[in-house]
Amino acid sequence: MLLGVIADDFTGASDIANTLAKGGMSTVQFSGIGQAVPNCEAGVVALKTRSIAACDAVSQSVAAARWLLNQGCEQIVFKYCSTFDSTPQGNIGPVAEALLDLLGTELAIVCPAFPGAGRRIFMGHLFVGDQLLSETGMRYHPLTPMTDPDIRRWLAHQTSGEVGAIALDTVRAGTDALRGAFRAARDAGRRLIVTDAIADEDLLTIGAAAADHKLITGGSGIAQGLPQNFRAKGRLGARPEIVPTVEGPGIVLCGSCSATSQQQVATFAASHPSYAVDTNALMRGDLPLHDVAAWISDQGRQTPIVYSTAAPDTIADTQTRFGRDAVAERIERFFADLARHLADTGTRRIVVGGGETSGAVVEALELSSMRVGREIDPGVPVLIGDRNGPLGLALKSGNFGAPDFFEKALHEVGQA
Ligand SMILES: Nc1ncnc2c1ncn2[C@@H]1O[C@H](COP(=O)(O)OP(=O)(O)OP(=O)(O)O)[C@@H](O)[C@H]1O
Ligand SMILES: O=C(O)[C@@H](O)C(=O)CO
Repeated sequence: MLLGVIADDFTGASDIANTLAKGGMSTVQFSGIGQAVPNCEAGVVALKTRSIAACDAVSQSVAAARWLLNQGCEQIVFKYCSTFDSTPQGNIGPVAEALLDLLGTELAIVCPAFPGAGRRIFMGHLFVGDQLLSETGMRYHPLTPMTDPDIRRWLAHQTSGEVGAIALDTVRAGTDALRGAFRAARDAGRRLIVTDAIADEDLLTIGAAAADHKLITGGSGIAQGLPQNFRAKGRLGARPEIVPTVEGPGIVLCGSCSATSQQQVATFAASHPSYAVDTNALMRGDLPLHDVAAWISDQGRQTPIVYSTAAPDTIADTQTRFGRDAVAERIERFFADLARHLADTGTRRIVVGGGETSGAVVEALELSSMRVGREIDPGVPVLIGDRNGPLGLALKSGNFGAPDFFEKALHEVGQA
């Protein structure tokens, strides 16, 4: 293993695994600290740390970094969301600082940019499409409302040291100028450097300039330039994995309620059997899993979707009645139990919508590692795990994917 990634959620892990695989590295996604596998140049450890207390996120992330270093990794990437999901008391700063200490290095880039998904950083401010982050729906996020688009200021709330910044014109001045700017920031005692990037070319320049950085932090975009650093040194050469074909029944499970997921659910449900989970019945204990499993089995050869996706007022109503965390935990457990039951009774292709939902499903399936196949839509690859034989998955971040994503994903997973 040459490059190790610590990702703060499961869909984010498959997002950056996709970038590295596309860059030509033989890539494996691990669910937490895994067991080493052969033929792996980039190892991505998926954690479920995005919304937990900083001290817990630090200890899990440091343990993951230690494991990756033991596998031989020469560079560590800390992957968080391209919308910098965190609170002022959040854990991105503390985890980044703890990793700097562990790696005995002085400086790390902070760059959540992912231009392919519309996330760009200019003058330290994060944009989604043509809007500042704080003017998008992210300001209403239930756990991590992003009310300030200035990443320098947001990060400063989370760190003890002074946050540095490198503007786009320095990035555009080229690799040598950027290296000089990193040195100057380091000499000024700044450890975390918010670095502008608005296009893939910027991320390639940053990747080249950071070839010898032991720690890099960012979204999946920051990984675009990294495989080339290893290739240039003649370090890449793992033989392409022979990925088994995945054949058999499929299912779509969606626990994401984002606007993008709502549209994707509606598109898929227009031509497939669909089952809307009655979350109030689930909370009351009136929705036995075997009823849902029996309904799925009644659909015969058609591929159904089971979803809890709902509009904000419906969600708010259920949360008021039963409590936000209790509802989230119960729905995640429902999808996790259903996925395990289906995988043990013949289902071979599972497409999941939502990061938390994906984490719960993958953990329930006990897939300690998954090979990364080709890209379905930006940021979402095919994953192949093993449970009773090859199992094909796609884990979709709430905001990712085209309206026909679910149909496309079932097809691509089957073509693995
Ligand atoms: N109808 C519902 N009412 C209340 N909570 C729900 C409902 N449906 C799903 N949830 C919960 O909302 C959360 C959705 O989070 P998840 O991470 O899966 O999706 P997302 O936030 O859209 O995706 P991402 O994190 O990738 O952006 C889960 O904890 C899920 O259990
Ligand atoms: O960076 C992103 O936007 C995604 O990989 C993600 O982490 C969403 O949960």
